[in-house]
Amino acid sequence: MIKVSVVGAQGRMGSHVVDAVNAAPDAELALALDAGDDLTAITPENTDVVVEFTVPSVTLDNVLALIAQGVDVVVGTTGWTDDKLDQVRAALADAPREGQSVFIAPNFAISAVLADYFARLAAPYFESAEVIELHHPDKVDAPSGTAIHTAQGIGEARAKAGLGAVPDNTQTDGGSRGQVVDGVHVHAVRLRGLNAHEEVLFGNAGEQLVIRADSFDRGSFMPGVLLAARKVASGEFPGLTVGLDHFLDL
Ligand SMILES: NC(=O)C1=CN([C@@H]2O[C@H](COP(=O)(O)OP(=O)(O)OC[C@H]3O[C@@H](n4cnc5c(N)ncnc54)[C@H](O)[C@@H]3O)[C@@H](O)[C@H]2O)C=CC1
Ligand SMILES: O=C(O)C1=N[C@H](C(=O)O)C[C@H](O)C1
Repeated sequence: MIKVSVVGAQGRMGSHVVDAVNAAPDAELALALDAGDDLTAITPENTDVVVEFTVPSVTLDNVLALIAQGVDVVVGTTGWTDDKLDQVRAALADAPREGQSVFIAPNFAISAVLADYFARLAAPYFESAEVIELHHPDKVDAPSGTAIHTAQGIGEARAKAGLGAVPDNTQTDGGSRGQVVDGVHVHAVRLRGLNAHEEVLFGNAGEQLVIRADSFDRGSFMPGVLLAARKVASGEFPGLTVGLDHFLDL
């Protein structure tokens, strides 16, 4: 049995993770902690893997504390930058236990992971590319971590293919053209009734490709969370791994 502790356990995602762990045949819930609880209660004796779904402003500190306590961590919280990822790598290099793992996923839903993957494949073949993400209005960050990751992948694939800047003759912009991530415009919609959705638009003269992923329910993230917990607990992924695609045979 994999002993799983959940940090952010009272949140929208954390509470689903608690239910998913309780329902999994090969996992058992160790501790369920939220804001104000003492993270040092989590130890290698009571926990194999911590699943962390909190808020972007606290996740780095939580992950660094958990690494220092000798446990592996699966992180779904957004807000990760290259600098923060480097801090995690440095902490893992000094970790108390040999082969410790941290796994961070911008998105655990298979539809979103594949959309991100397909966007990277399509990117070299189109002159224009834009990302639109659409979410529930309780989300605190914009654009979504997934949209940033998708835009970064498109930007990298375009650069590798020798493509220049996307065509755009906008002369005035009050913000309507979105946030530019690695040369790709990213737009965020917040609408009651939505959960988590992403659309990637690619254009050439006379043609368009649209890649869209819709997560209608938070249950859609749970198979990915459990897969990540199992992979991390296997001990086969020491160090920092970013993205569920690393655990899929793509
Ligand atoms: N990777 C993925 O597939 C997904 C990622 N997310 C991300 O997960 C994060 C959480 O999303 P939601 O659950 O919707 O947010 P939420 O606001 O419902 O839950 C966050 C929880 O963290 C708790 N918290 C805040 N500070 C804490 C601390 N210092 N220690 C422990 N707990 C603390 C809050 O009290 C709350 O219960 C967001 O960054 C969101 O973008 C959300 C859905 C899927
Ligand atoms: O806050 C959410 O809900 C989600 N957050 C993640 C993100 O920012 O990409 C993943 C998913 O889109 C749901």
